[in-house]
Amino acid sequence: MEHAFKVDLRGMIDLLSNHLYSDPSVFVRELLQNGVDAITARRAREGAFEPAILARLHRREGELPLLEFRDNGVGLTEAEVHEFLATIGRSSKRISEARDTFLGQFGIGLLSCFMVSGEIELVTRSAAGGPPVRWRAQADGTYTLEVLEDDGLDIGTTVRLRAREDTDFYFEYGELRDALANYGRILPFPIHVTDGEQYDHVNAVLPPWLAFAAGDEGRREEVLAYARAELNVEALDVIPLRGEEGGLLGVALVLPYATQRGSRQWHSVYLKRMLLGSDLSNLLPEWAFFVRCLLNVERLHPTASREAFYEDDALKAAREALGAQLRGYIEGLAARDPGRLEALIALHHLPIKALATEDDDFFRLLAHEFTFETSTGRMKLGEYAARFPVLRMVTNLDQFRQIAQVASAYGHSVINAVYTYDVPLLRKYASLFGRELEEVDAQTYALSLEDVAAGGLEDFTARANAALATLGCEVSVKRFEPAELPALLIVTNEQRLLGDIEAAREVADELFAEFLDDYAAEYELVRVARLHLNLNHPLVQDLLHVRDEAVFARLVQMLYVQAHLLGHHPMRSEELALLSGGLSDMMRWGLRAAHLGALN
Ligand SMILES: Nc1ncnc2c1ncn2[C@@H]1O[C@H](COP(=O)(O)OP(=O)(O)OP(=O)(O)O)[C@@H](O)[C@H]1O
Repeated sequence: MEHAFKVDLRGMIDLLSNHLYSDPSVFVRELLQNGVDAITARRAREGAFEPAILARLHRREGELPLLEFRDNGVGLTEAEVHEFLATIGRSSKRISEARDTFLGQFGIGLLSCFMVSGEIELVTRSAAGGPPVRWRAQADGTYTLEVLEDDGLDIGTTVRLRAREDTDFYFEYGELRDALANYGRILPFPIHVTDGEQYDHVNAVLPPWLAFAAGDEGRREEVLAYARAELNVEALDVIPLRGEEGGLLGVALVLPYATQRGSRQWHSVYLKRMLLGSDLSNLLPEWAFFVRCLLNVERLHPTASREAFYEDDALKAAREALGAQLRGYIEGLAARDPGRLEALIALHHLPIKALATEDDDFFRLLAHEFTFETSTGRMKLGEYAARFPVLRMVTNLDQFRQIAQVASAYGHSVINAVYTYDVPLLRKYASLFGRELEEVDAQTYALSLEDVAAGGLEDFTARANAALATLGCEVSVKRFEPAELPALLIVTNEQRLLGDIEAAREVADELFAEFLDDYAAEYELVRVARLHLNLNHPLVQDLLHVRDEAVFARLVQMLYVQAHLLGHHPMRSEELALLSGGLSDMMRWGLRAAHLGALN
């Protein structure tokens, strides 16, 4: 046996009116939408006429406020009231041939009025003829319908809502005016509001971005001024957005501050010129977080709450079209205004890089533009790749500093890849553009320096090692470029850590010092740092001939300290003591030499 569903009307109305929409103020939107649709329907039927929408507030002492919302649209006959108004889920618009021209389609919007009022009263007169009727609906799902005297009432519909104690707020003049302006700012029919004393035509002036988007590019400054005054956005630029897909028309304002990826962006999205909402992030590609959009769409499908779009093919196509235009803007910048593009990337670099690591197309677009610090200066990746066949990266800042000193002398340039996303970006670059990527570290890099044949230098090396014995540093003699660099100190990560621990130990209290000692013990085995003396340097060549052991030791120690400083290694107390002792000796020797010179 077949049974029909039963519907608990009270529950249904409660569900639709109180739980579908996120905010009671949407009743203004639903009223406005019905008024606009009714005018559209009357136009289709009669041709041109003077459309009008008026919201009139009555606020009297001792009474709850009353709103009368009037449109001079197509109206409803008695039969249509039963069929469309009083049948939940039935909409005249969905069954109309011109359904695409209407804003509504679900047949539930009017129920949102129950969020702010216990009763909906609607007086209407149809353009199709017949007497006017009054429909009064209660939130418990009952209604009455009364046929009125034909006393010359104009064609159109008036909805009357009386506020409840708790919804008074939505019936304040300023509140109502702002809500109407918010939803109806770009609607093509005049919308008026009054409370008897105050009066506003809320959409008297069209915002300039519409005309700009439609091709009037001369209004760019006006759009920027509008963004500043109305949206509080000091936009860096404005990008027109147009597209057949969905019938898109609007602008993207380039934000002047860095945004977090994934952070919700506020956009104003209008559907058939009526504001749909501001949290419509699914209309834009995920990476479009650096813009704020003002956008009208004609042919996308809203959800029943009208607070989002359906995720369908039309939305996908529109999103792609918008993405293509934002990409186009970035490409255009790269070609005609690289300075601006650089500033854009610098401002939004973290989210842009984050996205580039995941999205190959976006990466391709910007790959050559990413700027890195290299041992040959700050450089765009594209420029680096054009100059150096192998991408050499260092992932540790200390190592970068050590290698940077010698790399360029060998015609190399190393990329400082120590910041977030650097390594994945370089990997992607290498794989997408077929380049060799090599991770270098200071130790292996030092191995490539040319070893000097040990013959005859063992004694020299042993004496130099003795001079640095207390410092945990071994000496080797090599030849390398640049010849102006007398010595290169290479310290591995563990050794650096040990250095840091020792530096901390010197200022630590007893308990903490003990802890640091234990910690340091684990690294005892790798204590040796390496000082590479450069035999290409005249000073090192002269050093081979110094016989005075005290002078020899001092000179080696000073080379060590100098290499320490050049490599940006932290100075421990040992190095500081060497520096000060060494300087005193140098001064003493200098003075003595000067003195001897004077005597001669
Ligand atoms: N101001 C009006 N003038 C003429 N007809 C109206 C008016 N308001 C409502 N109606 C009729 O009542 C029906 C139901 O309206 P309701 O607002 O509940 O839903 P809808 O506008 O059809 O769809 P949606 O739920 O998407 O808003 C409409 O389809 C229309 O036929």
